[in-house]
Amino acid sequence: MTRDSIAVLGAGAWGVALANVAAQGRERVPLWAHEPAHAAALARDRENKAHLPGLPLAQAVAPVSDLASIDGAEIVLAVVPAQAMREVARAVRPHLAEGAAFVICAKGIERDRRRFMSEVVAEELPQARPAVLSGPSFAADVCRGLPTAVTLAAADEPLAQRLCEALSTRTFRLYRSTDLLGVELGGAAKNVFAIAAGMASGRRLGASAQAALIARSFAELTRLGRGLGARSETMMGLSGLGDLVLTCGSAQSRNFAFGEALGRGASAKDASGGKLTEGAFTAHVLVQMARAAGIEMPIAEAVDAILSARLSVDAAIEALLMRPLKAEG
Ligand SMILES: NC(=O)C1=CN([C@@H]2O[C@H](COP(=O)(O)OP(=O)(O)OC[C@H]3O[C@@H](n4cnc5c(N)ncnc54)[C@H](OP(=O)(O)O)[C@@H]3O)[C@@H](O)[C@H]2O)C=CC1
Ligand SMILES: O=C(CO)COP(=O)(O)O
Repeated sequence: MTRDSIAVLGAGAWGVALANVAAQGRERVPLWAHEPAHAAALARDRENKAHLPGLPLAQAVAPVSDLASIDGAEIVLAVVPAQAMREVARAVRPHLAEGAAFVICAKGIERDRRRFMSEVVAEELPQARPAVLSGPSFAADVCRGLPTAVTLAAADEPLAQRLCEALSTRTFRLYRSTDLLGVELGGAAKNVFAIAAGMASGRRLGASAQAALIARSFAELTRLGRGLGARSETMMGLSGLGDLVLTCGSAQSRNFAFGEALGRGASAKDASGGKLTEGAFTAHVLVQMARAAGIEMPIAEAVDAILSARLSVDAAIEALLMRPLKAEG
């Protein structure tokens, strides 16, 4: 049986990890980098020294910088930062085959136009069949072949099944879903909550506070999910609770580490250490979406207020603790 051809857009940590997954059982997987110099360095070094040092590219991965290299791919994995998704999708339009699967692997919400990634793709790539891959998965773990399970959602269930079959390996296990919105919402929101969890850690609030923060973040996620029409099973699954627990509980997460640095007193400008922290871009738009839907998200609101310098970390903690007592839910 011939396997679906796969191309990967975005050659950062997650793009490399997914290209390595796709390379299993395939002869060639184009990995597109937007900077020709970056593609050349990847081809020379056979690793991404900046984002995933020490973890080599699989032999079948072919770094490229021209989008024509993805012509004819049956499955395209879009692994660029969320705020770059529209620009990349627009550039890809002349190269994407009619009916090709376009799998969104970024975790974020478009800040300027307040759009989910699937909406961006629907607007820019009408010929694509959109899907979302999301769940608890650090790129380095996947590259090392450690066991990982994520969710793959497409509105069309047979497509979701086909994509799960095309991408699953012995150690990278995909579960299918048709709840596209629920899956992308979990991936985008957990980054914001991970910043809050990191701040609590940086302020040394203790393990009990960490657990409370995760549970209350999950309550916010499920409230918003319900309000926007996502399924509760999705919120309970890998892309919801699973990724929330991973990202809020590990300094390996860039979002958590960013929050931790803020909690220790670093400025928002310095805290990321130059790394991509999607939650910092998503916090404000997430809060705007929640407000528009009449849904309370005090933890996400606190992160947004801190990032926009309207509140200090200590004042935010105080405000969260002093909220009126209420029934759990
Ligand atoms: N790392 C992980 O473990 C996981 C990441 N994700 C998600 O995947 C997405 C990508 O993250 P990740 O790969 O880790 O991030 P990295 O910072 O490792 O890489 C981002 C890549 O995108 C490139 N890039 C930046 N701007 C553009 C642009 N305008 N057009 C095209 N490419 C661009 C960067 O190139 P350059 O360096 O040249 O600027 C870089 O190669 C994020 O949404 C993240 O949340 C999801 C699951 C796991
Ligand atoms: O999405 C991730 C794990 O599932 C990676 O998280 P960070 O972007 O916070 O590193």
